[in-house]
Amino acid sequence: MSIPILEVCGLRAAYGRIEVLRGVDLTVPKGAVVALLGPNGAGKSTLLKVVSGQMAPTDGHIHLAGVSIHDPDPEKLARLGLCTIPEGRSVFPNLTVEENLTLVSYAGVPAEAVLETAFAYFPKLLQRRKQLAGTMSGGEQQMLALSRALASDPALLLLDELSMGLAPLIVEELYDTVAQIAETGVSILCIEQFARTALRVSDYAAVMTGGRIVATGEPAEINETMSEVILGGAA
Ligand SMILES: Nc1ncnc2c1ncn2[C@@H]1O[C@H](COP(=O)(O)OP(=O)(O)OP(=O)(O)O)[C@@H](O)[C@H]1O
Repeated sequence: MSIPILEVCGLRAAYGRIEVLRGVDLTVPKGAVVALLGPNGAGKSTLLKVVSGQMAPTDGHIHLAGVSIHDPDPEKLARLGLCTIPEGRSVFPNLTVEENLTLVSYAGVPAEAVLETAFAYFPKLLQRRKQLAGTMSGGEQQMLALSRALASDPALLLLDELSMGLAPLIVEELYDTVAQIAETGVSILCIEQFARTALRVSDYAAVMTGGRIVATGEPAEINETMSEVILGGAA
């Protein structure tokens, strides 16, 4: 079996005295899509913050691509192929689509190649090439955020609520693209309120409550056993 792209063991983290991650164990196999599900306040976003180096853990281990990460530092994590799309719109609103995509030079990838990939996944962005990102719809902004993430040629993408504030149909479209991205070999860990949509494109799911992973399995198993916890009101 190959080394998992991400392995988290006994991870703990706190906001002040309040412990929010209480011994998280989670594995993302290479090339897999893993949906991280669970009720509000379970600690899902906090887990992504710790794994992406935005928040320090108080205990536990993180291995990324087989490398032990003692002190998660965003730059080192990026060099190992980690890319995060945080909750909310992570584009530069006052720059055009093209500027958003070409502002940073990604590991020597020519700007034209970055644009070509983005427009191949999202032809709508080609039509909007010269438009200010902040004037586009929420769905188009998330397309741009995904395209910017792809420009860094990630090994592991962390997606926090891609669907935030979007209509169900747009969410379905975005996740169709997430599935296409995964087919190219990119591993993906996604938090999603639209649990059924996320499960549709996932290889595995993990359910988190109270700062711990309480179930993991293939989508069908999770669907059957954990439906009350995770599918409650969400589509
Ligand atoms: N910056 C913060 N300071 C203090 N407490 C926080 C902070 N961010 C989150 N929390 C608390 O930590 C707990 C876990 O929050 P987190 O956002 O990780 O959960 P979540 O599973 O992602 O839920 P949601 O879907 O509501 O974002 C919650 O009780 C939340 O109130």
